[in-house]
Parts: sequence; C-alpha cells; structure tokens
Amino acid sequence: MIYTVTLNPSIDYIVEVEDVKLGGLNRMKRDLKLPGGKGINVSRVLKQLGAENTAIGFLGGFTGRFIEDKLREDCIQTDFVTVQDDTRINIKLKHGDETEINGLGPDISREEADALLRKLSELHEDDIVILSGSIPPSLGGDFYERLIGSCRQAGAEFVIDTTGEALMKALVHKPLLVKPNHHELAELFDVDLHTREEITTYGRKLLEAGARNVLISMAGEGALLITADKVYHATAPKGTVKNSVGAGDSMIAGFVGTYVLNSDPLEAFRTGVASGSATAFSDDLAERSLIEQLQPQVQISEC
Ligand SMILES: Nc1ncnc2c1ncn2[C@@H]1O[C@H](COP(=O)(O)OP(=O)(O)O)[C@@H](O)[C@H]1O
Ligand SMILES: O=P(O)(O)OC[C@H]1O[C@](O)(COP(=O)(O)O)[C@@H](O)[C@@H]1O
Repeated sequence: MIYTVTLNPSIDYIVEVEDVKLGGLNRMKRDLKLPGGKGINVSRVLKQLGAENTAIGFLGGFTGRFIEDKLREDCIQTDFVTVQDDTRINIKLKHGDETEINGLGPDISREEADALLRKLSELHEDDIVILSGSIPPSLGGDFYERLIGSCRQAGAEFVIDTTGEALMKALVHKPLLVKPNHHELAELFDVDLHTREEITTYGRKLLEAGARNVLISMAGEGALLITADKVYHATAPKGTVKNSVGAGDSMIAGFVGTYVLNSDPLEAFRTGVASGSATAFSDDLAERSLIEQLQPQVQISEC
C-alpha cells in the first residue's frame, strides 16, 4: 500500500483578482476551495492514476472536516489523527502572477504526535510512504526523522519532499526518491544554479548523500532524473498554464504510482513529468485523461 503523510494539510483557497490594490478593497473574480497540502495532493493524483493509497497526517476543526469530506467524495482512504486546533488555510492569489500566503499550521500536542508515530510503526515491508510538505512549528524540526525511523523499522520504503535541513537529514536513510525543484536545490547548497550541468552537479550530491533517485523539477523547462548510473532530461509538454500549485506533488504521484507497477525509473519519469504538466494546465489537480494525452509529448534523453 502507498501512504501519503501530510503533517500540515491546508485548504488551498484559490482567489482570482483582476489586479491587487494593497491597502484598498479588492473584489474576487473567481474563487475555489480545494483540499491541499503536499501529501494530500499526491494522494489525489495517485487516485486518478488508479493507485490505491491512504492519506494520513493531522487534521483538525472545521477546515479539517472539509478536507476529509472532499477526500472521501473522491473515494480516497484516510487515516488522519484528529487534532484539537484547526487545520490551516493557504491563500493562492492569482493576479496575472501567483502569490502564495501559506499558514503556519495548528499546534499539535505530544499525544497527537505520538498517535501518528504509532500508525507508522504498524507498516509492512512492501509499503511505500510519501512524506511531503512543511512541518508545523509545534512538532519540531526533527519530526520527519522520527517518522522515517518508524518506517525503516517496519521495513517500508519512503519518499521525501521537503526542504532544508529536514531533507538533508533524511538522505542518510536512503529515500527511494527526493524531488526538489531547481530553486530549492540551489537554496539547499546556498548557490546560484543556471545551467543544466550545474543543476546536475548539485543533484548528484543528493544521490551521494543517500537518495536512490533524484528528480529535479524545472517547471516549464521539464526535469532531470539522476539515478545511480545515469542522468536523463525530460522536456515538459507545451500548453497554457492555469495553475502551478501542486505541479510538483503531481509529479511525485506520477513517478511513484508508475514505479510501483514495474520499477522502471524511465517510465515513472515520463508519467511524472506528464502529471506535473497536466496539473499546470488545469484549474485543479491533473486528471487521468490529460496525463495520458500528454505522456507521448514528453521527450526523454540521456545527458
Ligand atoms: N509552465 C509549465 N509548463 C509545462 N509543465 C510545467 C510547467 N510548470 C510545471 N510543469 C510541470 O510540473 C513539474 C513540476 O513543476 P515545478 O514547478 O518544477 O515543481 P514545484 O511545484 O515542486 O515547484 C515540471 O517538471 C513540469 O513537468
Ligand atoms: O506546488 P507544490 O510544491 O507541489 O505544493 C503545493 C502545496 O503545497 C502547499 O503550498 C503547502 O506547502 P508547505 O507544506 O510547504 O507549506 C499547499 O498549499 C499546496 O497544496
């Protein structure tokens, strides 16, 4: 079974305005409330691809109930720990450009945190756990390491999509996949990265530190896949970008949902890129029909 873990889910409140007047009254042209947070996005796209999975993490309050209801409507299995505090709301402001305002997240008590750790200690060897997104401040920066400890003890594989120190510390435990975008990779090593060669050099460092596959996404420029012995580039399909929120999560869903079928990293890479682009070209997350339509447009070459 695939599990996605979202420590800090959100209602993504997508707000479209003609123009933003700071300090003035702005009226919305359109708005949309979506269940969000990185792991939850991965779950929704996995389901589109026919990959059964269970979404876990922390949900609380009226916002948490909204998210759980939406996931159930999509027939996605859930096993969240219920917390006292409300799940956050993240604002995604579209005004020609995209401005994001993400909440900090609820306070999570020690008992609530322990309840999640217990769930992960009950995993099995053939399980894959996808750990995605930020850690609510109340949990402490080492919470992913504690979760990874539980996964590894159970013999389960894990994928991690987070940033900074939490990502670096996870590498030694040999994740099946990490997927920073090229900006996050540059930030991780405190460098400027411009060329594909420079990005590859720093991507390899993640492999050397323990990751088994490294995907570096580069928005409209496609992505790089770095495996133990090869480096590949994939072009991104062309289209009209409607929404880039969740493109990275969709890419992880496409990769993992395909990799579990045949362990072929190249087929997984192709579906990953097509899934990311299908989300970029949609109002909400990618649907299966568009992913399948875009797959043949992804050109993969060895670097
Ligand atoms: N403008 C775009 N045109 C086509 N595909 C895109 C675009 N933006 C994102 N994608 C697709 O989604 C993937 C992930 O996007 P990216 O923005 O790099 O990730 P993240 O959301 O993690 O920052 C890309 O590798 C690409 O396949
Ligand atoms: O665009 P991405 O990186 O795939 O992720 C988008 C998701 O991440 C979020 O911005 C939350 O990110 P964080 O967990 O890092 O705060 C959600 O609001 C959104 O659903």
